[in-house]
Amino acid sequence: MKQVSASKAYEGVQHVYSHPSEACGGEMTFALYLPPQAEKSTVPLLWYLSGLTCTHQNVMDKGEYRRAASEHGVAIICPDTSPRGADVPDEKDNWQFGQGAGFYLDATQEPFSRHYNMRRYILSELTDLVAENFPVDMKRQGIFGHSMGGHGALTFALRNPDRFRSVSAFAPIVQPSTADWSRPAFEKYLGSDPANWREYDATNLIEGGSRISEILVDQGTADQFLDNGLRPWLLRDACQKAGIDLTLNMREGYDHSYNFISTFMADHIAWHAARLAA
Ligand SMILES: N[C@@H](CCC(=O)N[C@@H](CSC=O)C(=O)NCC(=O)O)C(=O)O
Repeated sequence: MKQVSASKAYEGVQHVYSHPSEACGGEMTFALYLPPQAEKSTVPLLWYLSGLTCTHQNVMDKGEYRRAASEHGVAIICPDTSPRGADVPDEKDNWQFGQGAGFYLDATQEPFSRHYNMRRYILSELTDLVAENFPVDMKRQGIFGHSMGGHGALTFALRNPDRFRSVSAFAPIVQPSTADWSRPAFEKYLGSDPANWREYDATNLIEGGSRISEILVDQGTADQFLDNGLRPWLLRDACQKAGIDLTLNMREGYDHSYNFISTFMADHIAWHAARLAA
């Protein structure tokens, strides 16, 4: 593992590291903010999964998470959204597929399966690396994310309820198997049988019996992707039927951008921190 940068912020340190990844078949980069409390003891670990077109850097630059992370004593890790490199299959003119669009799944189809294994990368490889090298308490993990990253956070939490104590999302893709911008990617990564997509679809998982106790979602009403890509009402209906306590905040006039995310970032971190307290 190589340190790319380290910079003091709110008495903690914003780190960026890179490391070779077996799951992604190349070098990967992640950001990790350690709050000042991490100098004296282990701290809870909150995963932030970013959306389409992002690297680890977008939320670092625009998410405004460090003040709240420092106040609450929570470490925040921000992985990249896909494998990277010249040898990684890509569609350069398609922002909804390939590099920057890993959809937090393990691809089964050639030529993508060699590199596009973001689920295994995050849940196993990066998890082990972070647990071994940093003062984080792996018994106190939460997860959140935006859009494609909200999809990742919801599906990871639904499939691993013993691992993630808390889950929230900003404008998540709640049913990627039927949404305009994810269905074509699922077909390319996972093949044409929709039965193989269900484990990567939050509403399908809930309908299939996966359970977590509660979810927090914030969604802007002026989000340009609301009706075709996001459709939070599908998650609301699934949670109602399943008895999952969903708090869905429809935020008047907010769009899909980091201006929306940064506005509600501190609320989400406080929400997680309350659930990750010792
Ligand atoms: N390039 C696209 C817009 C892409 C976009 O809005 N990406 C979002 C995530 S969308 C769902 O996963 C994002 O987070 N972008 C990064 C940022 O820094 O804003 C277009 O041109 O429409």
